[in-house]
Formats: sequence, C-alpha cells, structure tokens
Amino acid sequence: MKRSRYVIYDHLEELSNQHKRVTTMDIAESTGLSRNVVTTYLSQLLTEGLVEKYGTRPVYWQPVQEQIDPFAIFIGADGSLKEEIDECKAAVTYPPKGFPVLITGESGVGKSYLAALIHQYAIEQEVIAKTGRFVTLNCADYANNPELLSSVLFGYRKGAFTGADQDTEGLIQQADGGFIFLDEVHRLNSENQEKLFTLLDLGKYYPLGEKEQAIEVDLRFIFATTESLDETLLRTFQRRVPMVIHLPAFHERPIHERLKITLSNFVQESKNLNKEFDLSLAEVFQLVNQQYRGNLGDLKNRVRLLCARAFMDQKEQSVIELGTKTEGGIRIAHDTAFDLEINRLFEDRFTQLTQAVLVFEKLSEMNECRFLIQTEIKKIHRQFNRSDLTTLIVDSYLEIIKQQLAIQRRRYGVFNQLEKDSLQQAALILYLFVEAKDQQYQLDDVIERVKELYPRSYYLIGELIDDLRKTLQIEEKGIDYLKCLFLFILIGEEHQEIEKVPFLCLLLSHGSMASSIQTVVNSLCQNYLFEAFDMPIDASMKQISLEVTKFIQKQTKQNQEVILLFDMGSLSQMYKEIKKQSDADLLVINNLTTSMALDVGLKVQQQMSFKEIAKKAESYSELTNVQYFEGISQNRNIIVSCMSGAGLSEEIKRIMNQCLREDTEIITMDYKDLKQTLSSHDLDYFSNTQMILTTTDIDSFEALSILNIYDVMEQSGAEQLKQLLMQNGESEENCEALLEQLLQFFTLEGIGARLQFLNPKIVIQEVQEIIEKYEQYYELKLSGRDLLNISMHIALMIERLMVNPEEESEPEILDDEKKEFYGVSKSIFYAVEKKYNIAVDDYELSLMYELLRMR
Ligand SMILES: Nc1ncnc2c1ncn2[C@@H]1O[C@H](COP(=O)(O)OP(=O)(O)OP(=O)(O)O)[C@@H](O)[C@H]1O
Repeated sequence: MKRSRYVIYDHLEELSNQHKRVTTMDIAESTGLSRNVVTTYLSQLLTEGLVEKYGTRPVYWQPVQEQIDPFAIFIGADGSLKEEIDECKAAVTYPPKGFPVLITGESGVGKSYLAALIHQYAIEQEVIAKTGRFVTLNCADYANNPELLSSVLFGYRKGAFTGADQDTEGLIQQADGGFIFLDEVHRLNSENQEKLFTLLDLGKYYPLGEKEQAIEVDLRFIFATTESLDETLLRTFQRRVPMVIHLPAFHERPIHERLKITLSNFVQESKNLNKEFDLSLAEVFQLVNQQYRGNLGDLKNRVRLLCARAFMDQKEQSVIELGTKTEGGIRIAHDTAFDLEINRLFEDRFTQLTQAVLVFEKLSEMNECRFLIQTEIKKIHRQFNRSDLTTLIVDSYLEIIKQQLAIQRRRYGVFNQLEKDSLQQAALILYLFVEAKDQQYQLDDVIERVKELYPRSYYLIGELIDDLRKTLQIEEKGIDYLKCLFLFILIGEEHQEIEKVPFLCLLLSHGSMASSIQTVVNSLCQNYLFEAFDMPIDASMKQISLEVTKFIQKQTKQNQEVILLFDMGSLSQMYKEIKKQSDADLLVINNLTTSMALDVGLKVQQQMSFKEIAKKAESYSELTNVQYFEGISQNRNIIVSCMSGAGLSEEIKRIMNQCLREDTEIITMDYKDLKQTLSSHDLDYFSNTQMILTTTDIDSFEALSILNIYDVMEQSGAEQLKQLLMQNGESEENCEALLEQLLQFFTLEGIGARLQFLNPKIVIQEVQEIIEKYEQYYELKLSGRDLLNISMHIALMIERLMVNPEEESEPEILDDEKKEFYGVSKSIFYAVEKKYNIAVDDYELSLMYELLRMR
C-alpha cells in the first residue's frame, strides 16, 4: 500500500494540475483527512524535498518540479550515445565558458537536433541566459558566394559594398550571449575561416568594411560537418575545437534504438493525421533494417510517405492499416507517447528482477522460481501504459521472440509447453534487459547452479538467445541472467524431457543434410536429441573437429558420452579427431541417413544404454561402419575425484603427472559424476583404470581399487598405493616421490588454508625441522597422517601465540618423562621462539606431549 504522505502528494499533484493554488485545507478536503494530519505529512514531504511552499496566510503548496534533462528526448542519449551526450554536457558546463563542439556524421544523423539540444541544456544549466539565442547558418547555402556569407555572418558597415546603405549586424552579433551553430562548416572558404579562427581565439571580429573597431562578443560555438576529419580544414579546426562528437549512421545504431526512432516517427504521423495505425511488424522491420543515405531524416520522410499514401486510400476508416499483418502487428495511437518517466522507471528493473527472483535455494524448484519471475513481471507490467511507446517496443520484441522460437522449435522439437503469457513475459524481460545499462550483476553462483541443474535446457536457451542477439545486436554483458530468466519462463516443466536425454548426439554432413535430418528427427521425437552441423562441401577434418570441439565446450557437462553420425569421409580419422576432445564414451557411425538418425534418436529417447545403441548400430547396413569406445579412457589411467572440488583434484593430477610415468593418464572427475559413472556401468568400463583416488569412501566393484587420499597419509595406505602403482610397472622411486609430494602438498595445503598471517611455505619448513628433531631425539618415524596432524598443530600454534600471547599458565607437577620432554622441547623451539617473538609455554608443551606420546 502506498504510504499516506505519498497519497497526499498525489492529491497535491492532481490539484496543482488543475491550475489551482493549493492550500492545506484543499488537500484535507480532497483526501478526507484532518487538517492536522495533512500538515504533518506535508512537512515530511517538505523535508524530503518533494514539495515546496510559498505565500503566507494562506500557505500554498506545490510539487517540486523536477528538472528535465533536455537530452532525454534524444533517442540513444541514455543508450548507445550516452558517452557522446556526457561529453556535450561537459562541453557546456566546463568552466569558465565551456568549449566549442564539432559534431560529425553523415547527413540526417541528428547533428542539428543535437546542437539545438545543447543550447537548451545550456539554458537549463543557467550557463547562458534564457534569452541567449540559438542562431544557425548552413555554410553550404553560401558556398558559391563567400562575400555574402561573410556579410551574413559578421555583418557590415554602411558603404562596405554596393547596396550596403546602412550598418547591419551579422549572425555572430545576434548570437551574442547564446550559441551559433555553423552547419557544413567545411564549406567555409579560407578567408572566412581565418575570421572565424580569430573570433574563436580572441572573442573579437570585424564586420565587413570595419578596420578599426573590433566588436567583442561572448558566444558559444557548435560546428557540424558531414566530411571526414582527415580533410585539411577540419584538422586545423580540430586544434581549436577539441570536443568532437561523432553521431553514427542509422544502420549502425542498436536495434532497440532504431525501433524507437522508427516507431516515434509513426506516432508523430498519427498525431499529425489524427488517426490510429495498425502497423505490420514486417513493415516496421523492413524500415528498421535498412540503410538510408539521409539516415534519420530519410527514414522520417519514408514513414511520412507511407502514412500519407495509406491515409489517402483509407481516409474513411478510423484505423488505417499499413502492410499485411500475417506476421503480427502493433497499434499506433495518436496519443502514443514516448513517456520518459516510464522509461526511467524500468531502467534498472532487470537487475532488480534477477536479484529478486533468481534465489539460489529456489533454483531447483522450477515451478516456484517461474512463479516468482511471473509475479515480478506482472507487477512491472501493471506499470505499463498502453499508450506508451515502450509497449510497442515490447510488442515488437514479442514478435521477434515468436519468430526465433518458431525456428528453434523446428530445429530442436522443443518449446512445446509454452504457457499463455510466457511470450509476453519473455518480451518484457528482454526489454528490461536491453534497457538495463551499466548494471552490476553479481549472481555468478546462481548461473553455475542453473547450468548444473538444467544443462541441456541452458544450451537450448543459449542458442535462442544467440540468434536474438544477432537480430537485436544486444550486448554480451549480463546475458547469462537473461538466459536463466528465459529458461524458467520459456522452457519451464519441459526441462524434464529435455534433461532426460543422456548423451550428446551430433549429426555432421557436408551440405545441408545434417540440419534437415535434425529437423525431422527432433520434431518427430518432440525433443532435443540431435544437434546438427552443416559443413561446407570442402570442409576438412580439422574444420569439422573444430566445430565439434566448440560444441562440446559449450556444454556444462564436458564428459558426456558422444554419439556422432556423419555422412562421408574416413570413419577412423573422424573417430580419432573427436576422441581427442573428450575422454568420454564415443560412438561414431558413418553414411548418415534419416532412418538411421531416427533409429538412434528413438533408442536414445528410450534411454537405451550407450553400449546397446552401439551394438545395434553395427547391423544398420553394409555401407555403414561403426566405431565406438565405451570406457573411461583407452589409456592406462587413474581417476582422481575430490569431494571438496575440482581445484584439489587438478592439483593432485598435477603432482601425479610430475611423479609418474608419462603413459599413465590421470583423469579428474567431479565427485557426483564419478558416483554416477560407477553406478551406470559395469566393470569392463573401467578395464584400463588402475585405481580411483578419492577423498571420501565410495562403494564400488570389489575388483576396482578405490583409495582414500587421506589414508595414503597413513603407513598402510601409502603401502597400498605403492603396491598398486608398482604392479602396473611404476618404479619404486616414482612411488616414493609421489608419496612425498602428496604429503607435502596436503600439509602445505591444509595449513595454508588455515593460516591467516604467516606464509605457509616458510612456516612449513620450520615446522618440519621441529618434527624431524623430535623424531631424531625419540627415534620415531611418524606416519603421514600423524605428520600432517602434528605439523598442522605446530603451525597454528605459532600463529596463535603471535596474535594472542597467552598468559603465564599455572606450573604443573611433572614426572620425569615429561620433564625430559619439556627440556628437549625448549631447545627444539628456541629458534622459532626467537624469530617470531613468542613463548611456547608449559600448556602448549603439554598439548605437544599428548600428541606425540600417542604415537
Ligand atoms: N537521437 C534522435 N532522436 C530522435 N530523433 C532524432 C534523433 N536524431 C535525429 N532525429 C531526427 O532525425 C531528423 C534528422 O536530424 P537532423 O536534421 O538533426 O540531422 P543532421 O545530421 O543535422 O542532418 P543534415 O546533415 O542533413 O543537416 C530530424 O527530424 C531529427 O528530429
């Protein structure tokens, strides 16, 4: 509910709009609240700076008039031309007198319009008086008569030339206190240029026929040119006019701005003719996607012509139709306005939306998450005004999404369960995304989670958005959030079918056969089974493999089984190329036909196992060859999988690669994937796997050796690892090196993670020396796990004592053994105590004693 004081504000605004001088009593009557309550709220609004008062007895109230930025109506000012507009603003306000601006760009890009807005901005900013004029001159109009131009610009004295019968002031004089805008400035001849430069440099000029008395003026300059700045005159100009603003051609502007420009032209015509238009989107997009020599000016004329013709033919009709609306259309009403306030209202709504609805905990609840998005979108939708241009743009986006969805539906056989309002919601989300500029997105973990939960759906949405991006030329920034929102809205519950498909299935062909087979199979199966790549006729194996690599890289799950059907070429070469990309199972079948793809597709759909599909494929036809590999890798391998994350597994892989024979492949796997792989395959699958190293115990085949990395820190675990490695031909030396490196890594790693101040690399050495001394003195050999434990204890103790020196502890009564231990310890710790300025007291020593005595 709206806060009461804002209700008061609304009433005040309404009363003021009726041109009333509003008193407290007026508001009390209008709201039905008591005078006292109204007074209290008004004072709160006054403090908030939302209202102001004037007069005494009675006091009148009025809403504070917000300063309107004149550039706000310049389409692109808060979008692609934001930087340029900021520069214009700086040129106006730069003390003491701003500086001149040179606007470049093709004909009709908005140079004159921008110049006029700069003038308005200067008035708004009070850097010139309200009476400061905006005087313009197109130098091209006088290009053949420089004398005349000079007289028009600088004025003349009586008798300066034949017919000069009185002193006449020039445009420069008229612009005194304001702006002069010189369009097509490159058409000035050299003499006039000189005069202009003197004026720019000294603020003085001589009218024609005046040699003695220079006239001093205080004016600002804006120049414009359609020429490139390489031209000599313009280079001299640039030295004096440091601020150059380039306006891009219409076709270079982003699509949403081209749409705004085009539609606002129609709105203007609707106003002129006082008629509504039913506009076909095909017509709009034809206009939007064209290049015009005269840019926005030409476009304006084109729209005017179109409207005029249709008006002539359909004068009697209340709504005029423009183009055929088979591909959708939008209604332009004469009161359709481009409401800047509304626009501003939505500016950062996309970020708010993502933050409000992409809640990590809810992501796995498809329905709930979608409901949240829909609720937020509905709230935003309610703020839309039917007569606003924004609505038309959203409608256009809706049509574009519809078209792209139709393409994707044909290709992938999905997007079949769209809810009624989904398209409208997606269009609004897209609108908010496009308008949300310079927003900070900080939900990376959310994206990762969505990718993990819905990998195939995310891929499909990615393809849709890639196509949309091409059509709309939208920015990359934040695109992943758009994908997430689209996924919930457009795929929704359909994800269950999409995610069920367990393999990556690819069709590859020279020419367009792959994509047409893809269309048939995916549409018949009503699911995304196959991705297809049509390759040029002369595509090399390298190009093909590059395409496949790119595709695999786009997938969230990298190690998925791949089924690849292709038309011609060497089967074994294709197999080899693709196998390089992934360790996962691979089935390659050649001589692709539609019925073969359909057969494979159906088997995949029925969740047949990889091996069964591969076996069945062998019987396709005499012409077909099949090669497949089911197994974790063809090489002798060790799988490393740490529950605490890929980083740790990668580190262990690095160490193993350093220490072990080169021909042992170390494969890292996500812990969940490992569990799944173990449960969904038989032992044969792991025939080349020597062992699996994990951080958590997993149940598996008895014949498969699974070792806990932490057990390897123990004597018995270390022995087991060594034995296994040596059975497979690893030298004892390599095994010892590996054990030592692992131990060091875990010690360093564990301690490093816990130490806040000390450098673990240095401390660990000192700690190792301490432990070695104990081992020597007591003739001990500590096992890996104990070593880790005690090293950790000592390192953390050193830091703890540094940061929080302990109070002297109560002396305890010591037996002989302890006495000896304390004595030895004092000398062992001596160096460290000195270095870190700490005192290892009896209490600490008693802990150490306990730790070591237990060994
Ligand atoms: N950013 C914009 N937003 C809205 N309308 C614009 C914008 N830029 C230009 N226009 C409109 O486009 C038309 C052409 O603009 P303008 O005349 O300023 O172009 P120009 O670059 O000065 O052209 P020329 O070089 O031919 O003089 C005008 O009707 C103007 O109102």
